[in-house]
Amino acid sequence: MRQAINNWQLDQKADLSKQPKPQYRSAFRILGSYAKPHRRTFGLVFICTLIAIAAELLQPYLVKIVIDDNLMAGKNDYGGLLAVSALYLGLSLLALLFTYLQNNLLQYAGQSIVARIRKQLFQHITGLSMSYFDKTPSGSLITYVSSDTEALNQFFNQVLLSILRDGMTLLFILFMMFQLDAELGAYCLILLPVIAIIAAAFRSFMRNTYQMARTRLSRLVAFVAENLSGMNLIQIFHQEREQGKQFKERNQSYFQANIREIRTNVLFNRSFDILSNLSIAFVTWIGGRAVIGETMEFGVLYAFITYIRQFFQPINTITQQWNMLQSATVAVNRIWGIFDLRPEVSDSKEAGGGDLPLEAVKGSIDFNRITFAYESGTPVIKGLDLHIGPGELIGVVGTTGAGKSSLISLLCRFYDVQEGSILIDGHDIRDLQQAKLHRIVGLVQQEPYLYAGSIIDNVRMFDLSISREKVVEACQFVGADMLIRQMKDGYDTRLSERGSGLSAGERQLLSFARIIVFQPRILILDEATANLDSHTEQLIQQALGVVSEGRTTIVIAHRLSTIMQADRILVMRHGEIAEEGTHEELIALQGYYEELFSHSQGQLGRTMTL
Ligand SMILES: Nc1ncnc2c1ncn2[C@@H]1O[C@H](COP(=O)(O)OP(=O)(O)OP(=O)(O)O)[C@@H](O)[C@H]1O
Repeated sequence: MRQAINNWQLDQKADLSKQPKPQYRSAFRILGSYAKPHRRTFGLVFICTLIAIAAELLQPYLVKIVIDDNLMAGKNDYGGLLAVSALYLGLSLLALLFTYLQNNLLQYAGQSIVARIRKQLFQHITGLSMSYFDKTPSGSLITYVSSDTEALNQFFNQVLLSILRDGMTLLFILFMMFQLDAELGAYCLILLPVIAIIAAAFRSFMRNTYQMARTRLSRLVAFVAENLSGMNLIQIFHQEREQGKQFKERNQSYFQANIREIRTNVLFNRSFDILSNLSIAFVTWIGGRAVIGETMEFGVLYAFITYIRQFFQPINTITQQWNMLQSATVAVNRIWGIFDLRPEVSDSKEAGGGDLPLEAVKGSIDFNRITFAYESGTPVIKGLDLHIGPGELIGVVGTTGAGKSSLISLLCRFYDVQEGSILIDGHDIRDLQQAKLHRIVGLVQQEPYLYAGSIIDNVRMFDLSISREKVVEACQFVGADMLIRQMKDGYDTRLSERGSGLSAGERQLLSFARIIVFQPRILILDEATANLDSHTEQLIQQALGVVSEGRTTIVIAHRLSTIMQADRILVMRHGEIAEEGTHEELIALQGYYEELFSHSQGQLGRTMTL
């Protein structure tokens, strides 16, 4: 929950309106390297486009031949007419076939590239250190993985297609115009600077409206994502109305940006239509006079007018793609900004731990005068010195914010210490491969995370090398077997995301079974029994008694009853160990622990009286 609120606050602070400047060269170089393996496909796409465009643009020329060489020449050749009509139809079918092929090939290559980038991005993000997730709003991460890769998708779907197809169409039309009548073609060339001026004038306006719409959409998505993850908080604090109001504001501002974008587009399209009609009128006037003066054939004028009609469409489409090209470039730059991030915690080159085979781990832990701060200057753990023997059961208690969970995060190497070192069996954990470390140290947290999938897969964490029998055994061990068997599909019952169909206690039982399956040498329970009812807690306590046998176990608990049997209890305060000893020793000490204990006894008494 704290993470959700943290993310929500970060999202609020994040200035989404600040769009990075697109860097076209690097973006194209990157996309080029991804496109390289598909160069044969792109070659085929080029050939298909060429054939499709040629087939399409030869059609007006065929009509010109019929008009000038048959009808106007007074031949009235029915056979010739039929042959040209058949050829016209044939060209249409050819254009259709090759457009289809071109589209499919380009989509296939484009989609493969985007799917590859999306997969690599997700893998890269999951490999980043916890400190990155502390600082990055989850809304931004969703944007990277969904919207930015979607922008790349559109690049291949629309931008590249348009540049290829419309660019080639434009060149082909110009060629045909000059073939038909060089003088009239030259007149039409005068139009190009006018078109360029209009397009340039609209470009920055369209870019602004487009970016505004995108920014507002990102805000809306981030807002919805955070609201969904913190829904229970919203309902508990009856914030539905307030959140609804905020949503309405964001929704309205996105609506307005969309309307503005649509208006700009309509204005741009209509300007082009006017320019197109003006050109047709101009060509009709000049060409018509030439036809009357018999310096031009009628068919040439017909073909010319048809080409000039088709001339504006590709220019319009290419200009429209500008925004998409820009946002794809920004997306590529942003995605590669993430790829450039190196995890703060990473396996060192020498990391191997080959000399620490899993089976030989005894489980001693040494925290050697460690200091750690999430934000430099404000250490949450200060010069802590703690040595835990193999197989010891350690209980950790302390005030809220004392640094208990941080200590565990350091042992799991979610973060690295700034001073001192942490050793397992004498090996600095920074010299161990993280994968190995996480097989040695097993962590059960207060909020167990379950994935969308079957119960069996959740317990064995999708590791198919772990047999069904082993999973069932682990579930029997923690007392979850009965419960699972009562479910509709037993062990194959599918859980929804985060296991939301189960109670907190049931989710916790499954996460206990998960830990048992993986048999870590060091077991950590961070407030793991806080959500359980007393019956389930008893089940877990019994299981824990057996699991912790011969295994180093650290139990963080607010409820003292959970850790009273520990070999040693640590009392933490302000990032330091304030008291240390067995339950009896600490009671005799008459310190903070004794105070906590008397308090809990008092509460127990009161509960019993009630
Ligand atoms: N990701 C984080 N980024 C910045 N500060 C953090 C982060 N996590 C914890 N802290 C801060 O570090 C300090 C120690 O937190 P920690 O969670 O270790 O305490 P704790 O003893 O486990 O508390 P609790 O019993 O409430 O779980 C607190 O002041 C907390 O606000």
